Amino acid sequence: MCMVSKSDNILLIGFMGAGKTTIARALGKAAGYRIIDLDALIVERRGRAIAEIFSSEGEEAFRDYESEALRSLEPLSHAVVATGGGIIGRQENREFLRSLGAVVYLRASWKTLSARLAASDDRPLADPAAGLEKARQLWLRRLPLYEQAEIIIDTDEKSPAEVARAILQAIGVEDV
Ligand SMILES: Nc1ncnc2c1ncn2[C@@H]1O[C@H](COP(=O)(O)OP(=O)(O)O)[C@@H](O)[C@H]1O
Ligand SMILES: O=C(O)C1=C[C@@H](OP(=O)(O)O)[C@@H](O)[C@H](O)C1
Ligand SMILES: [Mg+2]
Repeated sequence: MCMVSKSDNILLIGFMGAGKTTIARALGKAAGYRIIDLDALIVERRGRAIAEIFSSEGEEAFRDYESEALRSLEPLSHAVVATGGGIIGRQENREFLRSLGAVVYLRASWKTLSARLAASDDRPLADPAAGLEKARQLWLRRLPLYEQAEIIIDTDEKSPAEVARAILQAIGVEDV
């Protein structure tokens, strides 16, 4: 088991719709961690929605903002961070995440992910109006990168509270 002290950080990774934003909130509240959502931080700092950044500046600009937002978190303590699904695309980000604390991959099946993505229209790389095949290909390409995480939690059959509990158990923090 990987033992992480309570003062360390938890970094949530996984594909769009896996529950990173939701679980960060549940975990933060349950365990008293500071809750940080990188997408929300980018939106706040840029003053525009993610979809607007993609459409007016392009994906590379968004990736630069994302890497910048990640780096700006340091020093960080006792926090749970919800990343965006594409953060693992850059090796520098993967290394930086590892340096911050326990990297936790929220794993979900394509069935679960696609049902969630079909019900939302605010993700430029998973637009249900255009069909989700491109998103499925992206998911397949990213899987090996997500699987580099030190902790993997299967989430399909779990409620957000159950996922939060499973994370605490996996990192060796007493349930609270
Ligand atoms: N464990 C879960 N069980 C049921 N629904 C979930 C679970 N985790 C997330 N959801 C739902 O799935 C959708 C996507 O979750 P979200 O937290 O935005 O994912 P992400 O940040 O990984 O893209 C939301 O509607 C959320 O309520
Ligand atoms: O996977 C991706 O490339 C993205 C995931 C999104 O975050 P969520 O994973 O929280 O949906 C957001 O960062 C942006 O739309 C790009
Ligand atoms: Mg999110």
